[in-house]
Amino acid sequence: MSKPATPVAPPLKDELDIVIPTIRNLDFLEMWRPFFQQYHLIIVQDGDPTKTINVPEGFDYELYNRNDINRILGPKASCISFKDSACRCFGFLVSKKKYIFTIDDDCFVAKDPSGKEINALAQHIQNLLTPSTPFFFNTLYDPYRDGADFVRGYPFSMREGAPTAVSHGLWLNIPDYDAPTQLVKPLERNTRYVDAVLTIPKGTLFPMCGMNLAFDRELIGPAMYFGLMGDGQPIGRYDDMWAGWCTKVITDHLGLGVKTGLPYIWHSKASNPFVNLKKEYKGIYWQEDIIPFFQSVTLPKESTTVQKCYIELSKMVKEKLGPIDPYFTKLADAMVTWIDAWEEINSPAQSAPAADAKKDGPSSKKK
Ligand SMILES: O=c1ccn([C@@H]2O[C@H](COP(=O)(O)OP(=O)(O)O[C@H]3O[C@@H](CO)[C@H](O)[C@H]3O)[C@@H](O)[C@H]2O)c(=O)[nH]1
Ligand SMILES: [Mn+2]
Repeated sequence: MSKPATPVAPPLKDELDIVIPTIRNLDFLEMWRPFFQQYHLIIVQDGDPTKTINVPEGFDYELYNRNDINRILGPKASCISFKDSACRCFGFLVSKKKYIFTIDDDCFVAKDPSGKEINALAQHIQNLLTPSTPFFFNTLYDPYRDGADFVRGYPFSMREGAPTAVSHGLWLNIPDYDAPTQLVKPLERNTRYVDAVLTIPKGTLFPMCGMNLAFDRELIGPAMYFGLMGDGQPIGRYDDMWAGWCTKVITDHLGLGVKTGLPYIWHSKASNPFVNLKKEYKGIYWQEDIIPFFQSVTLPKESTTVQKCYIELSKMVKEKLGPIDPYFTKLADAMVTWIDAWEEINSPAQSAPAADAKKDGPSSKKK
């Protein structure tokens, strides 16, 4: 069985959008300019829509604030979080590209051990364009990488691998720790550069962080709903986790792969652990029930699309997690609203109201 050669990843500049949630000016883009300038940016401005967000010159972008979200989605805007980075999923909704890369505005270009600047976007593209190995673990890590291969005993019938849906990157400097860990280890910095990309095995969940993440929007986009957080919600900093758990059970069901590891970014800002604790604390004990729920999920074989899987999942969330707290009933409903919004914005015969609203486009853009 011939193994696909490791392609030199093409830039995909017309097939990928970069989605940035922000409450700040986007000066961080200056450091990314060599890697990002040829790509279209979708900036989701959170918080006060009257605030002006400065985007450095020379970038091609569209910027949406809360007024735009409300105008475009109408009542369905209720599923998009406000005053939380979860708002980024609006960018996933309105993009028209096959691939998405999302990054936080306090994430900068990191250097590998040789001192070379890491083109995180190119590595994500490489991860997404090469297969995953969710069904049988390759002990020499990514077999599709130059200088590596499948090891002895790896079934040849499985060496084609599976399509890769998600590429989960990591962080040097400030690691993505929860608040209790941040409080106990305030000075800990991640200095360990591990030169590896791993497929997360089928049947295994993982804590997906949204700050350095890429995915194939056509393969898994509708599952990338960053759950209801922020203003008016009892929980925060679990938006990306929720999306990751929903995504993983669906990629497992559909035979798709999720990778984690390279690329690294340099995470520069430690958010306030006390503020984070207030956001996270319910999640810290709720997740002791949430994880067994996701581990028990079996999706019907008739669920052959991400949308169908997601709707089935929302029913299970309402039934199994609803008794824990009314929040999960609200979240299950928001999951359905998200899919309705996805269909409205992305279906070929876009409904009139959405088409009109979209026609007005974002608050600001630069071509
Ligand atoms: O209300 C808000 C707050 C922030 N943003 C934007 O979202 C990202 C992340 O903001 P920040 O870096 O301040 O948050 P972190 O504590 O580092 O957490 C992020 O990292 C992950 C969890 O560890 C997850 O991605 C985030 O929770 C920035 O771009 C802010 O500008 C916002 O849109 N709304
Ligand atoms: Mn941050």
